[in-house]
Amino acid sequence: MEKNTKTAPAKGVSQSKTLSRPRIFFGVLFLLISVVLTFSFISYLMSWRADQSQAGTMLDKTVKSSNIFGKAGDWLGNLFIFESIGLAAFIVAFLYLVFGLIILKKNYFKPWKTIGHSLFFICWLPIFLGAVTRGEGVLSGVYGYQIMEFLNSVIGTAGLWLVLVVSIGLYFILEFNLNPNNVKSKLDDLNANTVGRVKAMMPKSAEKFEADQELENADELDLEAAEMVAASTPVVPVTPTPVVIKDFPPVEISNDFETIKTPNETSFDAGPMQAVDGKINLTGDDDINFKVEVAQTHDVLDDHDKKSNELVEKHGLYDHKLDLANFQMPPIDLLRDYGNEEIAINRDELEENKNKIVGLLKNFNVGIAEIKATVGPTVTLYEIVPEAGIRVASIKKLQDDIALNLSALGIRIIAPMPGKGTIGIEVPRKNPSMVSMRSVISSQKFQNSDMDLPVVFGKTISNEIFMADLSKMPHLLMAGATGQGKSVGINAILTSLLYKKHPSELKFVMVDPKKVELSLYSKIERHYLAKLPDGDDAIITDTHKVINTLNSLCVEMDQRYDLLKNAFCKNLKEYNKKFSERKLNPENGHRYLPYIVLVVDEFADLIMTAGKEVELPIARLAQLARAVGIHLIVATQRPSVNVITGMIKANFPARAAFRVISSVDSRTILDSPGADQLIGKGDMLYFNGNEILRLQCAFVDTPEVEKIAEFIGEQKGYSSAFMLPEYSGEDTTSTVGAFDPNEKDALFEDAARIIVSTQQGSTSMLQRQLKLGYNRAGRIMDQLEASGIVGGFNGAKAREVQISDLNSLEQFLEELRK
Ligand SMILES: Nc1ncnc2c1ncn2[C@@H]1O[C@H](COP(=O)(O)OP(=O)(O)OP(=O)(O)O)[C@@H](O)[C@H]1O
Repeated sequence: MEKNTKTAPAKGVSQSKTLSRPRIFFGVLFLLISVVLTFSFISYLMSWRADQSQAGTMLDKTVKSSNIFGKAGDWLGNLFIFESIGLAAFIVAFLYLVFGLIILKKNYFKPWKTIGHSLFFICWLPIFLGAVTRGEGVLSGVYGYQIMEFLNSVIGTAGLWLVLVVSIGLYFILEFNLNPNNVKSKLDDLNANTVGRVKAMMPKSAEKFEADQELENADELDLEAAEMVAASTPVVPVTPTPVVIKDFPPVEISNDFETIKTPNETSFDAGPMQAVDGKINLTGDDDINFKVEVAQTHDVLDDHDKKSNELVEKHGLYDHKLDLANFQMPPIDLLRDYGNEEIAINRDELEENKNKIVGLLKNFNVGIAEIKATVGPTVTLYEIVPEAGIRVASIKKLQDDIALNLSALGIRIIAPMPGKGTIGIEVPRKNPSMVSMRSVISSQKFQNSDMDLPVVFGKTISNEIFMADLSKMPHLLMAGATGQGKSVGINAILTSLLYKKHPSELKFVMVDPKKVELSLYSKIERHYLAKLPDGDDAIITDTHKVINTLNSLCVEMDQRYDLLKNAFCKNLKEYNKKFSERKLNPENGHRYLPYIVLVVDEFADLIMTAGKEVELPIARLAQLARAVGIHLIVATQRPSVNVITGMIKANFPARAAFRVISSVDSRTILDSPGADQLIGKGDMLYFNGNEILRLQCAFVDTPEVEKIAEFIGEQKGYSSAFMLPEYSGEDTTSTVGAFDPNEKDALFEDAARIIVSTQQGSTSMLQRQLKLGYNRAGRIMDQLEASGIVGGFNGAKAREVQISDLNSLEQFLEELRK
C-alpha cells in the first residue's frame, strides 16, 4: 500500500485520511470506468441487435448509434457482452468500482473475498445462461455458449446441469458454511435480526462504515475462536440435563433473563432452555455441556426508583435554582477592560537576550545546537537544545551567571523541560502585558468549561488561558510575600466561581483575620456565604469564632457523609443528581448539597493565635472533605514550616506560590526553589502534584470585585446566609463523665430506642430523627455514652451500640429509673 506522506496533512485531519494525488486520480478513474461500462452495457442490452450491425463503422460519421456512450459504448458492449461473457460483464464493471473504492481507501469490500466471488461468477454465470438460453440472445456471450456447447458434447445435458448445480451448491456451502442445522439457526437469526440488518443497510458515513467493518471482522474472529473453544473444552455437566450448543447466532433469551453476552457483545442462542433460580440450563442433542448462570441483580432501590420516576413525571426534576429562579449571573461588563492585551514582540530585546545567553554559555564551554523563544505575557521562555555531550547539571549551575549577565530579576532555569527534551530559561520581559480578569472570563475556554468548580488563574508563559477545577484539586494552598499578588489571586479565584456558579450550588466560608481583604464579599452574604447560626458576621475575623466555624464545618462534613452513605452515593455530584431525580426523600434529612469553599486569607495568623485548635480541624477537613464537596483555599504570607506543617502540606496537593522572600520558603510551599525568583505582580508558580507551571495571574482590581458583589447583593437572595450546623466545643465534651439519671435529657429514652433499634450510634441520625440541633443531639449522645448504651467517640465512624435489642434496653432503662 502506498503511504500518504507526500501531501502535508491538513489541520485537524489525521494523516491516514489524507490521500495522495495519484491515489485520488486512479481511484476516481476506476470509478468512472465502472460507471461508463455499466451504462454502456445497459444501453447495449437494450439495442444490441441494431447496433451490432454497425460494428466496424467507428469512424464513419454518418452512422449513428443509439448507445448512451455512442459507438464507443457499442464497442464495449459488443466486446464484453456479446463476444465474451454476456451478463457477467456487469461483474467486470463492479470490479472496477471495488478497485476504485479500495484505491480511495474506502474499504467497503474485503478485496480478496470480492475478487474470489466475482471470478467464480464470471466463470459460472455465462455457462449457466448458455445452458438456459441455448445460445439465443446475448446473455451468455460467446464464451458462455462455447463452453456450454463443449461440456454438452462431452458430458451431455444432464451432466452439464449436474456440474452447474453441484458447483453452485458447493459454492454456497463453502461460502456460508451451510449444513442443515446451520440453515435452521441462520433462518432464526435472520428473523431475529431483520431490524438490525435493515439498519445496517442504511447509508453510513465512510468512517463509521470502516469502524463497523473492523468490528465485523473482530466479531467473526471471536465467533470462530468461541466455536473452537466450545469444541475443544470439555465442560463438566452440572445439571442433570445435558446441554448442547449448536451455534452461536445472536438471539434474545427471554423476557425474564437478560440477554447473555460475551465480552464482545456476541449473543448466544443456546437452543431450548429452562430457567431455574436464575440459572439457565441449555439442552440440545450435541455432546457439549454448557451451563449459563445469570447473576440476579438485587436492586434494593427498585421500588424507590419507581416512586421517584412517578414523582419526576408529576413534578419534573428537582430544580435547586428555583428559590432564586430569577438570579442573574454577573455580566462581563462589570470587569474592567484594560485595553489591548496583545503581546507586543520586541525583536531587539529577544535578539539581545538570545545573544547574551548564547555568548555566556559559550564562555562556559556549553555549546548550543538550537535556541527557540516563546513570548508570554510577562516572561519569555528561551528553550535551548545543548550540543551532544553537555551535562544538564552544568547549565543549571549557571543560573546566577545568566541572571547577572541578563541583568534581570526572575530568571528561572528549567533543566530539563518536562516532556520536551530541551532546557528552558525563563526571562522576564521588559514591558510585560497585563492579563485582565475580563479577558480570561470572557474566553471561550472559561465560558464553555464544564468543570464543577472552574477556577481561571490567568495565562501560562505560552499565553494560553490556564484553568483548573477546584473540586479536583481538591484543596489549594497559596503563599506569597506581602504585595506580590496573593489577594488579587484569591479575588481571581472567587470571581471565577461567582461567574459560573448559582448561589444554590456554592457557598463560601470566609475567614479573614486581616479584616479588610474579604470584607467586600459581605454584600453577597444572603446569596453565597455560609456562617454559624449564632454568628453575626458571615466573614469571620475573630480567631475564637474561626475554631467554632472549622469544627462546625467538620460536623457538616460528618452529616454529609451520613447522608451520602444512606443514599449509597460516593460523592457529592452523584448525591445531588440522585436528589434532583427525586430518589432521595427530604423527610429523611436529604437535601440538595451546595459545594462549600472555605477561604482562609491569613493562615499564619490563625496558627500563631490558635495553633493546634485550628490545625487539627483544617487537617481533618483537608483529609476527608473532598468527597462531600467541601474544599479549602488557604493562603499565607509566611510559608514557614511551623505554619505549613507536614500534616497540612500532605493534604493540600495543589499549591500556588507568588513571590516569596527566600528559597527556603519556596521549598516549604512547592518542595523546590523557584518562587523566590519570581518577579511579583501576579507572577506565580502553580504546582498540581506533578509539575510546576509558571503563570501570570489574572488581575482583578478591588473596584471590580466591589461591582460584582454589589450586582449580586442587589438581587433577591435567601432570607439569610447558609446555616452551618451548631457547634459549641466546650459544651459537648465537658458533659461526658459520670451519668446522672436526674439530669438526663427528656428525649434520652427515645434516643436510646432509636439507637438500639437501628444499631447505629450516630449523632446526626439522632438530629434527623428527633429533629434536634447538633448541640442537644451531641449532649444526648454523651449521656448515652456515659450510661453505657453506646461506646466512645469513634472518629468518622458511628459509635458502637452496646445493647443488642429493645427488650434488653427496656430492662436497662427500668434499672436507670430506679
Ligand atoms: N495579577 C496581577 N497583575 C498585575 N498586577 C498585579 C497582579 N497582582 C497584583 N498586582 C499588583 O500588586 C499589588 C499587590 O497585590 P496584592 O494586594 O494582591 O498583594 P498581596 O500579596 O495580597 O499583599 P498583602 O499580603 O500585603 O495583602 C496590586 O495592587 C497590583 O498593583
